[in-house]
Amino acid sequence: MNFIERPKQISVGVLALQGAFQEHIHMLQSIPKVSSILPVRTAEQLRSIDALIIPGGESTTIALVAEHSGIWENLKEFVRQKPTWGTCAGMILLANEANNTKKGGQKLLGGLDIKVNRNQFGSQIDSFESLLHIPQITSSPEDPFPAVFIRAPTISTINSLEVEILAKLGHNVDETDASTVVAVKQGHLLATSFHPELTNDNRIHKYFVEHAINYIVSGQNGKKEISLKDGNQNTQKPT
Ligand SMILES: NC(=O)CC[C@H](N)C(=O)O
Repeated sequence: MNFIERPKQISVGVLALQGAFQEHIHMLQSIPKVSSILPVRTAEQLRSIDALIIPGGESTTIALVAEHSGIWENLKEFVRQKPTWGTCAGMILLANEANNTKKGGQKLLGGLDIKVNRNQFGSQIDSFESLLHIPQITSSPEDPFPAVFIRAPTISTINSLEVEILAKLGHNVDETDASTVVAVKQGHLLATSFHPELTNDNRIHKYFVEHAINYIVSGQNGKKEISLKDGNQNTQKPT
C-alpha cells in the first residue's frame, strides 16, 4: 500500500485571464499552508500547481480568452483531476450545464453535476451581501460568513448524490428564496456563487486549501475516472 505523506504546504494557482484574480492572490497570501501562489495563464504554469482557483468575472470572456490562448483543454483536464474552486463566474465554468447563456451557447469546463442559472439576481446594481452560516466553515450561526453576490448565478438543479450542499441563501432575494443553494462541493471540486475574495474573511480560502491537502493525501490527486459510487477508488495500481 502506498502512503502519501501529508504535505505541509501546497502551491495554489489562480486563473488570471480576466476577473477578480488579484483579490484571490491577495487572500491566499494570508494562509500559511500555501507555499506559492501563481497567476496562471499557460499550460506550463497549470502543470506546476497543486490546486486552482477560477475567479469571478465574466464566464463567457474567461472561456473565450482561455480558448484563444490555447489553455482551454489543459484546464478541462486539470479540473477533472485536481482540486479546483470556482467563485461566481468560476462556478459557472465548473458546472456541467448553465441557463441564460448567450446565443450560440457557452463553453463550460464542467465537472460539477449541477445546473446553474446565470445572473439570477439581476445586474450589477442588484449586488448584495448576505450573512451565511456554512456549517463546515463557520463555527456557529452567530459567526456567519459575509457573502458578497455580484451578478451571481444560483444552482437550479443538482444532478448527483455526490454533490454536497455547503450553503443556502439566508433570506429571500427577489424571486430567489432562502433555500437557494449558493455553495457546493463534489469530490475535489468546490464552488461558491459569491465572492469570498472581496471580504476580509479568509475562512473559505483556508477551507479550500485544507480540502485540497486532504484530497492529495487521500491519493486521488491526478488519478482520473475515480468513481466513489462503485467503491473502486482503492484499486489503482501503486505507481
Ligand atoms: N461576479 C461574477 O463572477 C459574475 C458572473 C457573470 N454574471 C457571468 O455570467 O459570468
